[in-house]
Amino acid sequence: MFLSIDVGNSNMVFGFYDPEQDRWTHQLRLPTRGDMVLTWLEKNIRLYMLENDLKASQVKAVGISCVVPVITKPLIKFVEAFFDKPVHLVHVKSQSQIRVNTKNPTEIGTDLLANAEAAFQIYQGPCIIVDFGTALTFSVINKKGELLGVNIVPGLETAIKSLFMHTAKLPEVKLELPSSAIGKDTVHAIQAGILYGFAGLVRGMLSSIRAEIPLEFKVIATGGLSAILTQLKEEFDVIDKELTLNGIKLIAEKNFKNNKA
Ligand SMILES: Nc1ncnc2c1ncn2[C@@H]1O[C@H](COP(=O)(O)OP(=O)(O)O)[C@@H](O)[C@H]1O
Ligand SMILES: CC(C)(COP(=O)(O)O)[C@@H](O)C(=O)NCCC(=O)O
Ligand SMILES: [K+]
Repeated sequence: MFLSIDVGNSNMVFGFYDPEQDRWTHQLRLPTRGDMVLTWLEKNIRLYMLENDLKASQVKAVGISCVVPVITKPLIKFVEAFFDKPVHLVHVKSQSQIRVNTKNPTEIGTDLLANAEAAFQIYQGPCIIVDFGTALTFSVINKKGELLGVNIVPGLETAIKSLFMHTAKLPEVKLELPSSAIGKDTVHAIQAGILYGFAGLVRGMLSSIRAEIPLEFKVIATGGLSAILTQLKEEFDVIDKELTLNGIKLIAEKNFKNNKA
């Protein structure tokens, strides 16, 4: 089995890939905490593996993407001790099919690198990846596999939390699509604003990107909230929630192979 670990700002996902079944058979999702205690992590992983009849010895290699720097080192240390297998941390210098063509390539989130690698290898050709995580990001890749740039917007939950935190009277609402765009009470007003508003934002961003670069882009949506905006179905060629896990695996495997040779 291959283990991909995707540490985002809201969740850490531990994806177990079985090469015989050619799929991610198990995914453990834990909340991301900057003050994470390693004994807590170990307890959760042990329990999950026990419940799912997974053994540490079945994991042959590990790939990690982490966009929360305080977690990176302790996580690698833990994974190395727990699995005792090769570990690759995705970084901008990892060998991959993607070339980052931006001003400061080292700034780029490694989850976005992983997304780009998976999208380019699996779906091929020019693509735009829309990742609905804590942040909502758009990554633009041309047909040569150059990552031309990224847009970053607050994610849907982040926008809802931000309204709640920065106002006296607005409640924290559930992410549910109301039946009409015009809000009839405060909760409805926020839900309509976020869900109809973000659908417009995504359409607008895609159209601005296409206006700047008129390529036949495939649009790939990913991230925890990628299926929430049901109005956007037509805009996406595919919703692939495993894109980041796949990208981490593809990059890690390429780097293990080339380092052995
Ligand atoms: N399987 C899921 N079902 C419903 N909501 C989810 C799921 N996974 C994540 N979410 C929600 O989607 C948001 C973004 O999550 P995620 O894509 O994991 O973000 P990040 O990568 O930034 O940690 C979070 O608010 C999270 O609670
Ligand atoms: C843009 C992100 C915050 C997205 O993280 P996520 O929503 O997956 O938690 C992350 O990729 C990041 O910290 N990037 C660094 C800045 C950049 O990519 O340019
Ligand atoms: K992510």
